[in-house]
Amino acid sequence: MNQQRITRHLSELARVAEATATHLSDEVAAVADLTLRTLRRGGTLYFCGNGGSAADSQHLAAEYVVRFARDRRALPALALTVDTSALTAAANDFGFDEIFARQVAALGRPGDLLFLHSTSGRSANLLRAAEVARQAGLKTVALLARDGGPLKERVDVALVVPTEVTAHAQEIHIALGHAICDLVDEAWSTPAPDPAMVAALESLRRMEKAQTLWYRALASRAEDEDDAVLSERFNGLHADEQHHLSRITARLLELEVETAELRSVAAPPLPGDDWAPAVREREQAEVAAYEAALEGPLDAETRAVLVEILESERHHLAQLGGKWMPA
Ligand SMILES: O=C(CO)[C@@H](O)[C@H](O)[C@H](O)[C@H](O)COP(=O)(O)O
Ligand SMILES: [Zn+2]
Repeated sequence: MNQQRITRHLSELARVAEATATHLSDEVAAVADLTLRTLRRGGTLYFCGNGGSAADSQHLAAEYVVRFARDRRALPALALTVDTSALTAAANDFGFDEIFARQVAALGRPGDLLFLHSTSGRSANLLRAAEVARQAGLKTVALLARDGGPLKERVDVALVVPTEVTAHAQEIHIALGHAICDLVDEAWSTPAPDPAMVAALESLRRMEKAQTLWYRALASRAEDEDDAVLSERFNGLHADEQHHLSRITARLLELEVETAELRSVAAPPLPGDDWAPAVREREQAEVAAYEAALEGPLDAETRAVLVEILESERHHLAQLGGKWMPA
């Protein structure tokens, strides 16, 4: 009899776990991604919940601060369920609904991430915490169940576990918390790219951005002057430089590096009608910049990208024309 109840509990948990894997894996991966991006940018993870979910909050924060399955650097995470002085003062002075919201207001910074665990999605203190987090510029993720409750609508991402049973919701929440930790750990065990390489790539991006603006301005000037041949030539160069910029940007994104804003890069001054020496000079500078970058520390894939771009830049220099990029 007893065994039957136990088996039924576990079988039902397995069924909920299967359904969660089927329906929520993509969202969970997206949350792991968001968690990783938050940490890489220097953000902090916060966790909150009531009862069993308070325990989940502490449990998961500890995985980040200490470790999950592998050694890696200490990561900033805090459960908002642990400071009895803050919790009792907030409850006593402002009301129980404020116990997490007050701490979010005190500690949360834009770019931080708040996890809210709730089996009902109806706990007033979590609804308030989500509201204050949003006002303070934090991202919010809720781990929920049933219909998700009103909390579902008040967070950036809601992971709604398909079960009506509180215990199973909590059991799956902790499993999802572990799965997210595991993905973060794995990403963290691949070494961060060399900062010197990242700086070199960012400097090449700025140079390419200036080139794209310059050639676009030259192409439109040629169009204004009804010189179709010349405008085609500058458009070809513009297309190549744009492609170079995209490839370097894509490489940085592959390396999970936040790329720098290029809005401040201005178009260099345009040459007079005798444009060829100016184009040659700038292309020469590009060739030299890529050659210098290839002398620096690069991983093999980044090197391969820069070698291809350098080849295209050498064509630009020799031909003063574009469309030399391998597809
Ligand atoms: O652990 C359990 C039930 O398994 C309880 O302590 C449970 O967490 C508490 O009733 C919470 O207050 C429920 O809050 P919520 O999940 O509805 O937000
Ligand atoms: Zn070029």
